[in-house]
Amino acid sequence: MAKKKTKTKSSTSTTKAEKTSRKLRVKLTSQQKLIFGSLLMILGILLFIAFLSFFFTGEADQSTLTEIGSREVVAQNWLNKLGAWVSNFFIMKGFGFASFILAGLVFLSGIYVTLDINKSKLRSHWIWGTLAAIWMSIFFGFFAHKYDALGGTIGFEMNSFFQDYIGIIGTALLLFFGLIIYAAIKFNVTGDSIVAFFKSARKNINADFKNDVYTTDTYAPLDNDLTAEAEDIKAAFDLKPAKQEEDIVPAKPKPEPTGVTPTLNIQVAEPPEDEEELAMEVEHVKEEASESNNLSDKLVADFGQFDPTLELSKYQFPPLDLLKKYDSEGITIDQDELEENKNRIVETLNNYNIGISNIKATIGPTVTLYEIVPNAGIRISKIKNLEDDIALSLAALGIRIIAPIPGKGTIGIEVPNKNSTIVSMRSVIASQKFQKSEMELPIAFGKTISNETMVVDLAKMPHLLMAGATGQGKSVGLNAVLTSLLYKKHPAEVKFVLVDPKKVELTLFNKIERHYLAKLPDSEDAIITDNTKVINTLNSLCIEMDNRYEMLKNALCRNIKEYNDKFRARKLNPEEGHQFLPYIVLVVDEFADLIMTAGKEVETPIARLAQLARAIGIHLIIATQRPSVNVITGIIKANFPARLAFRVTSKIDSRTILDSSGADQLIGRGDMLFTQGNELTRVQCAFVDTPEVELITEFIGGQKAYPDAYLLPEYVGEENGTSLDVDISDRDKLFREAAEVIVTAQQGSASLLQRKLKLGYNRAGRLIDQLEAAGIVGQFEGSKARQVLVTDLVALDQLLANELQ
Ligand SMILES: Nc1ncnc2c1ncn2[C@@H]1O[C@H](COP(=O)(O)OP(=O)(O)OP(=O)(O)O)[C@@H](O)[C@H]1O
Repeated sequence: MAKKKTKTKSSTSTTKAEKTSRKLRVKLTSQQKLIFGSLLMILGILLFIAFLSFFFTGEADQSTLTEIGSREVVAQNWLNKLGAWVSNFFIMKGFGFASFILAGLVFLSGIYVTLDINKSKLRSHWIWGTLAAIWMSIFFGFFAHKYDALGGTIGFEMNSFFQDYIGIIGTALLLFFGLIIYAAIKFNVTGDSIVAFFKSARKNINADFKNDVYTTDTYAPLDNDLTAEAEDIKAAFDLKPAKQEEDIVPAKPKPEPTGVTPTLNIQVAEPPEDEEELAMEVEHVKEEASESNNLSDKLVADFGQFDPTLELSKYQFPPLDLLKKYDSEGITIDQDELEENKNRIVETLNNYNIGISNIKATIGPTVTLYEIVPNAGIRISKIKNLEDDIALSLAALGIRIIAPIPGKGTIGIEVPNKNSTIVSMRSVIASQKFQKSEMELPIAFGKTISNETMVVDLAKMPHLLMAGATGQGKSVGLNAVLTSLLYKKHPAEVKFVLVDPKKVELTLFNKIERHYLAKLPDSEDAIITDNTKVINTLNSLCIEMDNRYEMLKNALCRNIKEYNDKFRARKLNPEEGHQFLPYIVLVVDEFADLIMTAGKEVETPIARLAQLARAIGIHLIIATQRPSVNVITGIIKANFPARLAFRVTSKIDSRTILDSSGADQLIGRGDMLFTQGNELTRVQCAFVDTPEVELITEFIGGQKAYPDAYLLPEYVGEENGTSLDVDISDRDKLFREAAEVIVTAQQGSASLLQRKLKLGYNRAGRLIDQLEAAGIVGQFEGSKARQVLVTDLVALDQLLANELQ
């Protein structure tokens, strides 16, 4: 590769060489150049012979060195006394084996002078040659204790110098590094060029194989034509034997065996090969492009993408072992039961003159699905009407007929198993489907009838409505949802707002308050059990939603994912109020109770959130025992396409929640129907027991946490809003904190207060007015931030202390 490069450079610098030679011509005549040049060449050869001889005769000549002046003394060196002395000088006292490089350089100089070739290139050969000699002598110095002639005195001394300071390994690595520098600078070796080299080598081999097809006769005239030109090139540029030129030739003309003159073939073929090998050309282009890139790319290049999990970088996700394994897991097939049910189904249908051409069973954890294909000409509605009769003949609760099964062309009859198996949370969390899911908010609900783990994305739902009569598995379902998220999402990525009017269902999650929960700034507990606080929290979430929309608007993003991706790519400036936005999942248990006590005050913010919050990452999960129409109003229903129904007591309830019957025929204990707006799927909810949740929350709670729960913006209800009066006693209770924030940041803006103190816009605006009245910030200045009139916190303390006097 290096050789080729030298050649290309030579050809491109022909004009330069001509100019130089013209300059030289002034000083030396052609004869003088020949004489001087050949002298150098001979000198080079003599040095080579002397050096070579030294390795055979050097030892014997050691004694003669002291008497070198005496004519009688005969040295063994092939160049006698002078040879012995010179070789001893260069090899023993100099560079050792690497002295051959010097001989080569002297010889090369002779050629350059004789042929009048570019002097600057010769200079570069000398510099690189000398460096190579030094490197080699240090390298050979390693073996000095055995063959001291290999490294010479220079190699030995430098080696022991390095070894004294950095040891053998250090010296070896230093040498290796030297080799890399040498290769990188001298031969322009880069990672890409190494790859390109191997590629082109492979190509050449392939080409050679193909060229075997061409007979040598075909190229005989070509070779002849070339000989003269190859000789010229060789003479003018370097020492490459003509044979090498010829070696390249047969490989190249292959694509155009006719039509183009052979000479052209070589010249056309050569440059692309060089270009391919010099892959750094491409790299230059890349570098130029990166220079023109913007600040965010530079930041990403320097620091990598923003990592929201960095603050709790040591956070460990709960291990699977915290979840219980159940003995009754795994589906057992009871052949008798299957056969019995099949016979009864066939019999019952036969009683009503419904013939079956085919029947197939799929055994699920709690229910077995019998798929039947009725004989031609049978009305589907006829089978559907026999639901109760089949239930009667099978003597089983919870029979559901799906006629037809969407997309299958069969009729399904779901019959509960006599012995249902528990679907453990462990099995669904451990499933590949969940573990490998790339969803934003993955939830592993349980297992479908075909025993597949059901994993859905809450972010896509985008809200979930859960209903079910008491004791049918709602709380377990909520725990399964929360557990799924805890197993998959880092505390920086998701926050929960938990509303639990029953006060006991979600208390366990208190332990993860500072990791995963969000709360109002002034509230003690993160889990909301008080109905009046729920109103504040929901309104606060509405403020958070508005704030987030404002941030998304400023960032020109359409949803939280785009926004966070942009923030990760450092395209959004935190100084301008941008921050990584975690998803917020609002879980409301016993929604009916809430509606009964707070009515419209709760319904309005819930409806607002349900309508608008999907894009900014706030998702609602609402659970209720009574899915009556006054609880789940039309506006709420319309915004909750994803519904989950546990067993309910009446068909009407089932219709309220699912818009169809079916939930009343479930068998309870986590048996549920799920819909995302289209067909219903029967799922056995994963079972996660209270002790398991306790272990998980303890595990998470025991780890390093954020200083506080995620603070939601403060919502001040109408009745307790702060007055605009600037009287000291009427000041907002966050006045002092706000003043400190403003003075520390030296930036008088309401949005700063909004961000730092998690306030709504109105309250932050009022605080700014009060700060202006207190003389802490200056007047409103349009789009510019207000001037801060207090220089530091000490001055602020003084100012506020003076006010009180
Ligand atoms: N997925 C399930 N697998 C097995 N058993 C379950 C499952 N879900 C619930 N159960 C059983 O049903 C019982 C009641 O469940 P859960 O407490 O979730 O009911 P609920 O609907 O929340 O009742 P309530 O509304 O009164 O709080 C559980 O103690 C458990 O024994």
